[in-house]
Amino acid sequence: MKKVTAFAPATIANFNVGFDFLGVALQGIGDEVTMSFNGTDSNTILSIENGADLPMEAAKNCCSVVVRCMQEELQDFKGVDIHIKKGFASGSGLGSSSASSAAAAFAYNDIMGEPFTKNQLVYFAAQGEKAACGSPHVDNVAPSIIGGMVMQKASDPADFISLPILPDLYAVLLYPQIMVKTSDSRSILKETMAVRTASEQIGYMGSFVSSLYLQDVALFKAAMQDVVIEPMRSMLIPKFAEMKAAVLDQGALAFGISGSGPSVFTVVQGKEMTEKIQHCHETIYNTTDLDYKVYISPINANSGAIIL
Ligand SMILES: Nc1ncnc2c1ncn2[C@@H]1O[C@H](COP(=O)(O)OP(=O)(O)OP(=O)(O)O)[C@@H](O)[C@H]1O
Ligand SMILES: N[C@@H](CCO)C(=O)O
Repeated sequence: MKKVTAFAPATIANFNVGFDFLGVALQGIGDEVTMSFNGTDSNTILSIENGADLPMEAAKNCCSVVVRCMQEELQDFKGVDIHIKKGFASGSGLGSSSASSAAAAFAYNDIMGEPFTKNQLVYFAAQGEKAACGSPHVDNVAPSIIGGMVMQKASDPADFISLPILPDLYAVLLYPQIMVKTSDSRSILKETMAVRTASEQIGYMGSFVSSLYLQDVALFKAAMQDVVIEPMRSMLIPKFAEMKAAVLDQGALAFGISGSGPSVFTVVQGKEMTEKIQHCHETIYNTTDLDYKVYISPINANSGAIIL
């Protein structure tokens, strides 16, 4: 019986400048989804390793939701048994439901003989995101499937641009072990903003994209600002302002909220900087009674979903 396992990485969505349309894949952190045909026309979640609190019902788990959407599109309902191995916590801000959704889309596409393109897989994986938090945003699933730094160019039909990346970039992530559900973190966002603020943020986004094509590190650093979302969400994250000031003082290129939080990310150039930043985060969080985890990952193009 054919069995397929796919790995899809964790991601940093928004990346300060691109709320809901920009994201970056991480390396070595992610979910594995294994599936095999079960001879029926329904899909079953058989086990979830490291995710005891996640739904086993096919209608609620984002892996089976994604598979069902793909079956409907194909009008071919070959059911699968699904095993999920979670590599990091749900509600962390690192795209947990998205890594599962992306791995499920990748695995089902493989077991069915690759009927879909990567762009189509992003669309199906986004239906898993919709099941998880009510919104089919693609800024986690697109980089998780495609790899590297991915910007959404159009939504209907979905299309993406893989952006160039500056050399030798690393992300240092601090995950304070508090639960911030994406749906809650979205519900606090105001629906409207001042034209002046919109204009400022568009300027940062334009400068950011220019910095990548020009390979201009100073411009990248100046551009990595979030004047729209950070002011509304940063109060959900203990010690946010203190960490931001400390890592920028240490020479980091950028600091911000990973996706909907509570994880935060720092971008540095050069591996030697990562230890310094990790120490900086730990020094600040050791003054609290919160548990936390630190993840370090290169940011480069070779980081999308794969069949294991
Ligand atoms: N396979 C799955 N993996 C993770 N979460 C899942 C899965 N299937 C369903 N869910 C549900 O998705 C919701 C988690 O979504 P939420 O977007 O809040 O967190 P998240 O995906 O970890 O996002 P982020 O990491 O970006 O904060 C939970 O209600 C969880 O039960
Ligand atoms: N762009 C989404 C990502 C959620 O992981 C948000 O910020 O709500």
